[in-house]
Amino acid sequence: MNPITNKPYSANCKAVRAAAAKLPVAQALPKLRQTIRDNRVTILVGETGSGKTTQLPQALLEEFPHERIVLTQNRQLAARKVADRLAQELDVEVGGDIVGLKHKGCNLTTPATRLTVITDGSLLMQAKAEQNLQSPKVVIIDDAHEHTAATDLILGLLKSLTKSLDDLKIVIMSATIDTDLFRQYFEGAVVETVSGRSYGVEIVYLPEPPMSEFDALLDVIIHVHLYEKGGDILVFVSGVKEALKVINHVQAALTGPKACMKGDEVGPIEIFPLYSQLAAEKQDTAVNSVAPVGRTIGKGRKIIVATNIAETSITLVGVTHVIDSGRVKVKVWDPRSECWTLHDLWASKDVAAQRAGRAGRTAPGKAYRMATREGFHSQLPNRSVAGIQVCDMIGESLNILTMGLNPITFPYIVAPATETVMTAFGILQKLGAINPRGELTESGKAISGLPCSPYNAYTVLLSESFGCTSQILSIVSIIEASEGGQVFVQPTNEEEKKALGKICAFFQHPSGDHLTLFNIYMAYRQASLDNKTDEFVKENTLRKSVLRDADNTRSRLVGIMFNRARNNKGTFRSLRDDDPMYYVKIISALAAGNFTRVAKRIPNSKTLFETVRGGVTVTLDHHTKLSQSSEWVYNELQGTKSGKVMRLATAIVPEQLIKSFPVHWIDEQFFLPEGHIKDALVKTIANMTGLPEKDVLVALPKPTKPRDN
Ligand SMILES: Nc1ncnc2c1ncn2[C@@H]1O[C@H](COP(=O)(O)OP(=O)(O)OP(=O)(O)O)[C@@H](O)[C@H]1O
Repeated sequence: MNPITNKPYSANCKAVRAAAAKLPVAQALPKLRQTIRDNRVTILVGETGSGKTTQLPQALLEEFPHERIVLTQNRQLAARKVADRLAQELDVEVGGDIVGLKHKGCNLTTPATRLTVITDGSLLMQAKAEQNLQSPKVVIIDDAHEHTAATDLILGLLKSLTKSLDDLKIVIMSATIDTDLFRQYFEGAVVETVSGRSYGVEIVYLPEPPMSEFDALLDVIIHVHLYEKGGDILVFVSGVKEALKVINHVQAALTGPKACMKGDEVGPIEIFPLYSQLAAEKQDTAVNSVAPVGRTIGKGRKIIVATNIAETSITLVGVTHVIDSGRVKVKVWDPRSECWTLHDLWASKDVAAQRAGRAGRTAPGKAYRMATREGFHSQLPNRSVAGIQVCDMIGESLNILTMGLNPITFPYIVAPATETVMTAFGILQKLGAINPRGELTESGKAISGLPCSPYNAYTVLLSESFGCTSQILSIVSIIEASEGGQVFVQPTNEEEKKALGKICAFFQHPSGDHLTLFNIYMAYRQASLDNKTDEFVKENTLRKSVLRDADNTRSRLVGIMFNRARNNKGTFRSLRDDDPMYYVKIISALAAGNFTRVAKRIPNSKTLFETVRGGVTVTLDHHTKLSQSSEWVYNELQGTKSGKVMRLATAIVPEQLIKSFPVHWIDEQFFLPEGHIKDALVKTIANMTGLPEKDVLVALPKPTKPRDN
């Protein structure tokens, strides 16, 4: 009898449960239940595949029969798969009163759901909304070793709650956790260890350092497919581009005209990419599809080429071989230039252990590392850098403040750099989100309540006074969903590149990237009204999942902004199509929202601009097409190998820039150092006011104090 549902188990469920009962963690469950009941914080360390994620939450459902439990996951795919597996083992459906699932854009819970699998980001949003985490009684943080910024903020919140919420139970789980760090952090925490895993994993290193890491990776994939017995192959690479490149080369080597051995000689292959920007259905296809069957020699092989999306928590049934490139992409914020840079780095040993742990889950496995044994131990850092140490702390500080805590005194498990927090405070103050005392303002609360970045949220709020909220919501939504404008499917050859060039030119708006994205999104919405989204997306090689995400984000934003208007805190207005100032108003609203991210062309330069804040030299992205006469732009910066690039840039004439936020720009020219930016601002203000240039500084009102909303 199922004690959770009070019904007999189905036959399928019985088989799954019988297998689960043999997992290493099963023996330890009675003791774990007792430890968790008797202590506030329990740290559970057990090898990958030992059964922590799938077994412990079920045991706690029995141990705390009337309480709510949440289980965090760091990625949506893992959350979906873990919820599916838990529901399967409990013989229920996801979305009922027993097992729920929550992540951005998905809420499959009922008011009575007992166990919710939730992404760390969504749990943080919930904590913000509730001001704390009072509703669940047991919070299980899975894969805490990853130190995502969201997980670390939840840990800080939990640490501060342990003092006031007596009956809150916290469980921290991982295979590769730094137990000392966590034990010191949660005073009195009890550490429980479970040894053993489902099946063994043999680790294989390269015999000598490779001449080319990419060629070595291809060689190993092909070698494993041709000569190794066993099941499917899971390859880890650092990013989407790398995954597509590997897929192209493996396909050419095994199935192309120059393939050494083909099809039935070696067993057919089916090869799938797996990364977070891929639509959920495509991710599920990669995970669930079964290896193809060859005509003469039976089973072929499935190869999944994944980013770190498949690194933790999930079980990919059939995978016996992991091939790990040893690389990761890490987005690092530089508070001085206020710029993100994507670095391709060696992964940590932690990451390598997690990746290897994806083999040996449903059968014995092998994990190949693209380094020699010595290289692996000497080159790879032991642990990954915590997310909080490489993020910009702008949204994070706002989240902490919204939870009623202080970003300076917050009990971080790993502290961010002071300079980063100070820069974030400066930016939040400029956006009017905090006052000079560092306290959250009314407008800060509104910014924090919108499901987008603080800059975009600020722009949305400002759009009310430009009468273009509806249009700005569309632009912000597509920017958020596309992580800064990645709307097209990556071309894989010259022909596709050319075709994409033509498509881009078709949607191009002369003002720049924001309105180009707006054109694309509006055309998609029209296609959606005509029931032609599939054709539209295919013809224009657009990423459908991004456009659907944009719809999702927009609906949520529309709901919030309508409520705001109804409560008389704002106005929801849409520009009429025949408004003669249609684009001027949109561009002005965007310029007002991005006033801290403006750059001016360096005199006589074709490609170089200088940022107003910080005086950083930057170039236009090669996608951005602006006329040579565009002097001023607002943008988002990204560091690349060849320097700092403006990822999304839109041109604005200086008069419009000043009109969009006069208080700021009139203040700004007092403080700017001598140079072309100050000269141009003074000249424009003189033209606009009729004052002689020499009088602009003295005749205009003295700078206003920073706003204290
Ligand atoms: N969807 C699934 N299909 C088949 N077997 C599964 C599935 N999910 C889990 N299992 C089995 O249960 C075992 C334990 O999985 P579980 O995720 O609970 O381990 P874990 O200790 O949390 O691992 P990790 O530290 O890697 O997250 C797996 O090794 C596998 O044998």
